[in-house]
Amino acid sequence: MSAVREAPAPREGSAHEGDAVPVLEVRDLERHFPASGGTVRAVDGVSLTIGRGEVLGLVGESGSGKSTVGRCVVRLDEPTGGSVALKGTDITHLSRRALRPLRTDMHLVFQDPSSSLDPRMTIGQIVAEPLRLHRLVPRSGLRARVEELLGQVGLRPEHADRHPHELSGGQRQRISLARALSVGPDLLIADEPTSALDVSVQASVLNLLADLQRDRGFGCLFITHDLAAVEFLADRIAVMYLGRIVEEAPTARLFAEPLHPYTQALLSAAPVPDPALQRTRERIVLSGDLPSPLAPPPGCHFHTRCPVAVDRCRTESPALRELPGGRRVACHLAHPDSRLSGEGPSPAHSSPSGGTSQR
Ligand SMILES: Nc1ncnc2c1ncn2[C@@H]1O[C@H](COP(=O)(O)OP(=O)(O)OP(=O)(O)O)[C@@H](O)[C@H]1O
Repeated sequence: MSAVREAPAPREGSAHEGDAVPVLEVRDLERHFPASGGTVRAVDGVSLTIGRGEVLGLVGESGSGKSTVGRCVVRLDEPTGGSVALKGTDITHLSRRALRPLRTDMHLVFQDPSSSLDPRMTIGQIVAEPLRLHRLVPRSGLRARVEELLGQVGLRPEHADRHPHELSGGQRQRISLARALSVGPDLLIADEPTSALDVSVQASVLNLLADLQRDRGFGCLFITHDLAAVEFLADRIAVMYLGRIVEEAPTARLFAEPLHPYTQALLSAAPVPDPALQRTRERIVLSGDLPSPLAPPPGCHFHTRCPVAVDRCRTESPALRELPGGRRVACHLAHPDSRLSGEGPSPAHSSPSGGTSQR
């Protein structure tokens, strides 16, 4: 997608500003799936924090474990290790019944709105459902509240009488957002909320999400492949590779100075709006596919595709190190303010056999 709005001003109350309890705190999260050939380590020790009113972008290749993190956070999937705390309450092992009152505090918006909207219900019923379930509005006030919510997502009152199939993809995603807003969540998990939409409507839905997030001040875990979208929306970005976070940094910092070779490759593939700048950009093309989470490479998971890997990377798993400026990186060789220094070829001159090539 193209840039759609000026970058939002830093939000008040974001984490690292001394705000009290984070809206989300995930510690050492694991989701391992038993499989015939062993164990799929879909999420393998992920820790992340989201402050009130803060947007954390979660990026990485398909299959890196992003959606599984989101599903574990809202307990649509059961973590096999670690913990999830919502506003300071550990919800990792809460029963369904004990979780119910907390369902107004967090909400998940899916990639494909069609799969989450019951085709037999009217839009009015769909938007009213959480209001009814959580008894947030008296029955007599439901219709007015639904129309108000529809207005807030750019739809008209008469949309309440239609069914999901009568709406466009963009309108259906607006309905998902209206449903999410209805409960006034402190945390929204948005899993690829625009990727199933036509490119022409992606920007408007993303703008809407950004405006709502800023007005309502909810924390947001924004899961996406779209680097332009995450740059636009997120305060901080965490990069996942094969079930682990390999780098995390404030958004501008990550784009200006990615430290992990995987982040560097990911960003080098993102289109730049300025064609002149685009021509000067070196594209780092990673060879090979993401290895299977059933048999992740030993040592650093990324070493099989890394252009600068050294022997140590093949045997020793790098810890996610804290760096100044709110950054974290899991690479033996990455240091802020200095180039990567491995034995391998530099990214600019490496060949496909060395793990990367340039275009
Ligand atoms: N229920 C499951 N059983 C077994 N393996 C699973 C299950 N759910 C996910 N996985 C595996 O876990 C890994 C991570 O999947 P996940 O969907 O979280 O990745 P992702 O980064 O969100 O990918 P995408 O961007 O394509 O949605 C994949 O290898 C996937 O095949």
